[in-house]
Amino acid sequence: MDPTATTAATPTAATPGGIELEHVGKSFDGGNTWVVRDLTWRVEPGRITGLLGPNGAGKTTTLRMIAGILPPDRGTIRVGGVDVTRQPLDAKRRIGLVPDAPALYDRMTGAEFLRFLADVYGVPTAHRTRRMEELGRRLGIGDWVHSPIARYSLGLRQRLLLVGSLLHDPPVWILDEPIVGLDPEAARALKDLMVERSRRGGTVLMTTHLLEVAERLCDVVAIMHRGRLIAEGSPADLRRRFVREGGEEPAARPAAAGLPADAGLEDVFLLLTREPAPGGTDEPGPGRHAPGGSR
Ligand SMILES: Nc1ncnc2c1ncn2[C@@H]1O[C@H](COP(=O)(O)OP(=O)(O)OP(=O)(O)O)[C@@H](O)[C@H]1O
Repeated sequence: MDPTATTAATPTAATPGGIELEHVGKSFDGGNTWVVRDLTWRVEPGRITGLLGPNGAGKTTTLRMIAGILPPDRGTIRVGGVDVTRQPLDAKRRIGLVPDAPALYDRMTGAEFLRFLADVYGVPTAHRTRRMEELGRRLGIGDWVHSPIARYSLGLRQRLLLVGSLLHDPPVWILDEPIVGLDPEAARALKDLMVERSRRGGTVLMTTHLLEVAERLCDVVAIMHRGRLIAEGSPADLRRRFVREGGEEPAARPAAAGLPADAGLEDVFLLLTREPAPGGTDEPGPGRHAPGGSR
């Protein structure tokens, strides 16, 4: 069996809240190079999933396609069983998105921005006020909510986006580098929210370059390299596959030098992404791509 293959189930039945990608491909130059290549992947509800990868691996492109911001050139994406291309509004309602480079309306106050989002998502007035207060308190926005966004610091903008992304209580929460810019207290509040939502059965999908955070926080991590998923599993699983335990070669990679016993996710990540991505062609290959399947 392929050592880096995922144990994730073949995406078939629609999973409430889950995300399914089948043979998804994206090219920005008319098909000469593929930024995301034949990606078949299932993100399960009830877990925090971390999508990791070097700069330019295709993580943000993948999240944007899932969120319906960017159309895939190939393949299908379903969110909670709803096809993102065919039923874009239905799919978007299920998603709370925290983008990496957001455009905020600087002249609005935080409260105006949040009310605007609540309108877009059709959150009832009484409900929105309670959610704004509760989430604002947890993420420490305080009285800033009444100030124009132009005066916000980077971290405060990020807190506002986090609150806005959860106003409609979406089953799927997608976060692109959400911790960047947050101070330790806000970062902790964010992590607590992620854990709570996943324990309640929500789907939480985040990208991060903070591998120590991913190792502690994520139930599952998927490593993307040059548009493909090359490994997926719990951080402990990945360590077990690649770390030399008790003098044994790691079962997963007999040909590779086993990592030392104290190696962590960062070492596994660097080992895997140092090498060329499998199937180094610019054409997306036929058939289902199991992460790491062509290694
Ligand atoms: N709109 C676009 N037009 C052309 N190329 C793009 C566009 N968006 C992304 N790319 C290219 O696609 C590749 C993947 O980019 P993407 O932003 O998905 O990577 P990433 O894994 O999120 O990287 P990072 O960790 O740096 O954020 C990069 O080579 C990038 O330059």
